[in-house]
Amino acid sequence: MVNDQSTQTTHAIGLKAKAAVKDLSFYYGTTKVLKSVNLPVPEHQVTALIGPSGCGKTTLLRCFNRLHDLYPGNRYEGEILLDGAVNILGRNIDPIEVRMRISMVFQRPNPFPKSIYENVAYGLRVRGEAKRSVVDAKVEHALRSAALWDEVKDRLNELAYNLSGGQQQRLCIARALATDPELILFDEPTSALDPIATKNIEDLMASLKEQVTILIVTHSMQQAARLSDYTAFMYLGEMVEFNQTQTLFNQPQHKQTEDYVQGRFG
Ligand SMILES: Nc1ncnc2c1ncn2[C@@H]1O[C@H](COP(=O)(O)OP(=O)(O)OP(=O)(O)O)[C@@H](O)[C@H]1O
Repeated sequence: MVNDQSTQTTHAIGLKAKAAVKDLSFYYGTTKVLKSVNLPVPEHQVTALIGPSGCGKTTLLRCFNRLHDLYPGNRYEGEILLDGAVNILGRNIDPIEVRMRISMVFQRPNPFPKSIYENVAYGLRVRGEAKRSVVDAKVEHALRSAALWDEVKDRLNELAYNLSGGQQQRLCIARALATDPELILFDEPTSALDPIATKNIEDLMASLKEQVTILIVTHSMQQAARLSDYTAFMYLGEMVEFNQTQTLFNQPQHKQTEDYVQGRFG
């Protein structure tokens, strides 16, 4: 359906695309679920992916950090360019390195069965960072950025499972931040949380975009409208429309987008 006009939209308002999806198709085995998708992800902005159940939002999100590589039979066509240069789907690119630059926070908090400290230090250890003072500093910085430090600084050696659901999700965000990623992917990060924990995570995302670029899948149009700068509407594996969030909700260019944002289907 649409478009490289999406790329032009961001260029028109002078924002750099941190990542750009170019003619991306994706297959689970022989089933094609993404169809020539194009999408810019503007740097230091929050971009929301919305659309009815099964339209391919999570599938698209998972392409960004090569999660589909973990299962045989999955196939990508097209490119996702990081900083306009590196195609992260390229065969010569190491998925582990991609996941250091592009980290992910999942729907349900999924801390490892380790201490609070070791959860955050995990990616640093994978990267080979052994110096205690460096790991300490990065763990503290990540926990502060995730607005969790004050709540956990005296219990860093406790098991992460002792934290509340909202705290566990902020811990997962701290874990995602610890390796200094450039882009963080959020897959419905608040769907398992109560309203107060949801608000904490939304406030956190608004503050995080100074350091990182954010791409979030959400089922909630209200959430997309509250916290994203840009929104992309998908339908049946196609990218129907991408625009500034206010424009997409108030002046959609496509009938399908209008019907969806007005709650006529989905
Ligand atoms: N592992 C898989 N193997 C085969 N098909 C899959 C797999 N995962 C998802 N699909 C199919 O791919 C399509 C897109 O699914 P996806 O989960 O990306 O949609 P979604 O928009 O994120 O949906 P939801 O909002 O319900 O989470 C659906 O038809 C789904 O059934």
